[in-house]
Amino acid sequence: MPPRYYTVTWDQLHRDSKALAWRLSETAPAGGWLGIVAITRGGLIPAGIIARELDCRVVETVSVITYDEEKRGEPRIAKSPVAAGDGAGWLLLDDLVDTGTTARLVRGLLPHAHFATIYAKPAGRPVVDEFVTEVSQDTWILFPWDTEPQFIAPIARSAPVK
Ligand SMILES: O=P(O)(O)OC[C@H]1O[C@H](OP(=O)(O)OP(=O)(O)O)[C@H](O)[C@@H]1O
Ligand SMILES: Nc1nc2[nH]cnc2c(=O)[nH]1
Ligand SMILES: [Mg+2]
Repeated sequence: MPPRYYTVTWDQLHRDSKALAWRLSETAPAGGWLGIVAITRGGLIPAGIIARELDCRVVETVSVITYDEEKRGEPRIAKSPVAAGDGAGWLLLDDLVDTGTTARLVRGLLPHAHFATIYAKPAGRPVVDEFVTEVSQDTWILFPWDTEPQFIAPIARSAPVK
């Protein structure tokens, strides 16, 4: 079976990131989040949008390599966070949680961070504290940076439907 795709546009990603920012503004500790840790690379764009909304100037990164395109490999940490301690008071952000492999690895580094993603699949859902939209496990999310507009033939020129 070919994978089912869920295509996310820049506009939708911006809206969904802002929806998450609204929630995170309500769950922030007194005095606000100490900073954001973005899980590179997918977490970088949502982290930039959310940092702007929450007026958060401190943005850290943790780099995990898990996938080569749609193929999952053994996850490894290519760069650890430097300033986030055990994560207490910090916001940990990624674009999505799928199997939860990446999330579990990073949780091990920052056990007290508040972990949020924009999208979640059922297997990874329990590993994060919050997310905006759930998609089914057999769906592959296509982000705007994964795609580009291209020519599609008019319906009249495609094969007749029987
Ligand atoms: O829950 P999991 O099964 O671990 O999958 C989720 C992770 O997979 C993607 O990252 P990817 O490893 O493709 O790297 P990238 O963010 O650098 O594109 C996505 O950005 C998440 O970080
Ligand atoms: N772009 C993208 N990367 C992923 N990594 C793990 N699952 C996904 C997914 O659904 N979409
Ligand atoms: Mg990622």
